[in-house]
Amino acid sequence: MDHRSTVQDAPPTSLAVLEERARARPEAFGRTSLIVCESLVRIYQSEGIEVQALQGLDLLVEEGELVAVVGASGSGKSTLLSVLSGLDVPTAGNVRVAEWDLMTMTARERVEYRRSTVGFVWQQTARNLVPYLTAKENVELPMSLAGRPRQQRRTEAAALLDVLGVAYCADRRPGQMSGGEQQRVAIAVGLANSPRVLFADEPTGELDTATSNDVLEAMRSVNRELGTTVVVVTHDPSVSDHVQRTVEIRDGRTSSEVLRRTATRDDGTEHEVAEEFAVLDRAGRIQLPQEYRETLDLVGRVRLTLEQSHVAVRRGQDAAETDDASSDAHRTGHGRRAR
Ligand SMILES: Nc1ncnc2c1ncn2[C@@H]1O[C@H](COP(=O)(O)OP(=O)(O)OP(=O)(O)O)[C@@H](O)[C@H]1O
Repeated sequence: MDHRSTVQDAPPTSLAVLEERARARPEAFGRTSLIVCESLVRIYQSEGIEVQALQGLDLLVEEGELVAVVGASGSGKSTLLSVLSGLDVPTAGNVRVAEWDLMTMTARERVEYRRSTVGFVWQQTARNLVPYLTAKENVELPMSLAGRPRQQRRTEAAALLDVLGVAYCADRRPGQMSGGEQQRVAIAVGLANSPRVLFADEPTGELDTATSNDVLEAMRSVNRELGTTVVVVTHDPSVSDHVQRTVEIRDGRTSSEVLRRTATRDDGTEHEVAEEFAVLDRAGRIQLPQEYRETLDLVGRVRLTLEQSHVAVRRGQDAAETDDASSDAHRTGHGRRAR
């Protein structure tokens, strides 16, 4: 279809044109997602110095997903989790969890959100469990705060401890349990009031590798058996072995994702495949991995060219490459310096 003639022929304000434009408008970002972070910015002021902990972060999580958020120390993981758990408000952007708009919530709504919609597991076991209560009393505590009847509390606390594989710890206090057992009981506490999302901040940070694996597998079974959406924040890259999707944050933005799926070989046997993707944000930006930049000495201005099936990024400085890039640009009709 000749686009120019359509535009010229149509009366600019006709109802038909407006209706067509409205139909063609893309759906709102993350309209059907359970968690939506759009261009999130969080700036801290510390002793007169500004720290940009989140720098325009975009993230969507669908209902029922099990997602790990990884990143180096200082990349902004804990800041993101503080925002999502309703403890902190971003400087700019949009953030929604289920029907809650976390930018505009009142203090009272914040309390209700934290009680009804989200559960937490923190790195420090002391923050998760009351030391003088048994495992089952710890799980029942948030249920009684929510005003649930005694018998129901008992039955559901026992069922949760069972799903987490720590039913045998029901009558033990935290001091009588191992670190891994305490974290699994902490997951049960986080799930006590059937939240839509369970957030875990470095839940395996104080555990050895074998125990960490048990705790991550416990999160996986919670996700599978109870259908709870789970977001685990960690600096441990091995977490991606346990989840379908790992999002990496770099410099306060989502930079790459690893997706795992089960593939079938020609002989019919199944195997796990992990694929890494760079994330293109809403403004069209991607982060080039540091090793790519270093290997090709990409600094400052670079050349972007649109090829038949991909976009190429080259050094902008060399005359030879400049010639190459211009001929590519002529071939495809595009070619520009990246800003
Ligand atoms: N309350 C605060 N005041 C000032 N700066 C802060 C504050 N909280 C975090 N920051 C800074 O924001 C940046 C991101 O911190 P954040 O704790 O979110 O990173 P992280 O990825 O969770 O790191 P870690 O893995 O070490 O916990 C860091 O530079 C940090 O120093």
